[in-house]
Amino acid sequence: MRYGQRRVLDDIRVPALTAGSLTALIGPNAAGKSTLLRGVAGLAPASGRVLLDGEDLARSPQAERARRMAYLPQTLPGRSRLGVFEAVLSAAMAARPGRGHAAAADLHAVDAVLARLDLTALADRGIDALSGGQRQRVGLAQALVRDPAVLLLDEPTSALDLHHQYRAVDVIRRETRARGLITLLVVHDINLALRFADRVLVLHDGRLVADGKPGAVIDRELLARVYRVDGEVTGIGGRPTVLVHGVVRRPHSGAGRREADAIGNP
Ligand SMILES: Nc1ncnc2c1ncn2[C@@H]1O[C@H](COP(=O)(O)OP(=O)(O)OP(=O)(O)O)[C@@H](O)[C@H]1O
Repeated sequence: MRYGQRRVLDDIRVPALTAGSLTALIGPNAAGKSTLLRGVAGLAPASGRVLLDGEDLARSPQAERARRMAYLPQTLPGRSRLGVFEAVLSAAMAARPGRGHAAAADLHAVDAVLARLDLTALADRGIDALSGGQRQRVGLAQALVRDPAVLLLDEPTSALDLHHQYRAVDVIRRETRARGLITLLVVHDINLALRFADRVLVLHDGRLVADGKPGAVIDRELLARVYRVDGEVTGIGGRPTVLVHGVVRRPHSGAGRREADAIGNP
């Protein structure tokens, strides 16, 4: 994929993503994660194919693509005069065109997603009067309520506090499993990827450099080579956790702690 003359992604072949599984798309800044997601969503020029049940979504009409995919961009939802409930209900209705008015099932679906994302108390509040993290949760609620086959989420936790980060990714994983969604989640917090993802794809400099189960892919060597940190994956409380000792100033210089600058020490 290119922006003008600049090639941003090399020919990337993502082996089939499984329905009901959560795939985290990780990698450093400017690796090409958002570009890949936008390409899959049909929002950036891409020459490839996006196959769903044998049908090339990249070539299907925009309305059909919008019906089957929900895409949440990295930017927070814009300010709007709508109330929270109204905004999420409009997303549900937009995903099911041809239905004149909201059915009881639509209202129930909105109530349910608001509760899962801790938004019930804000249901009547105007979007304009929300904090950044609250607005981000409304955006996620809008994506989930569309009940798509493919869910594309670009850093949906970037503005969230710890409680809501874990709660949101847990909801994303539960919905993915319960509804058999194909979910691609861009996330910077590698511990969230380790904890929740069924699979990780690692992008680096526009190339897919690793693909597999999080525990198998994320290791000391990858942390040094791709993220330029001296870190290790330890089992804190029985859960794999990345612990960062320092930053590696020179790329590809190895993972040894002596070659890294320790950070956070007094
Ligand atoms: N609209 C654009 N026009 C030109 N270049 C762009 C555009 N959007 C992104 N790029 C460039 O494409 C490359 C990949 O950007 P992209 O946003 O896909 O990275 P990313 O992995 O999502 O990064 P981040 O983690 O910082 O969000 C970067 O070098 C960026 O500068």
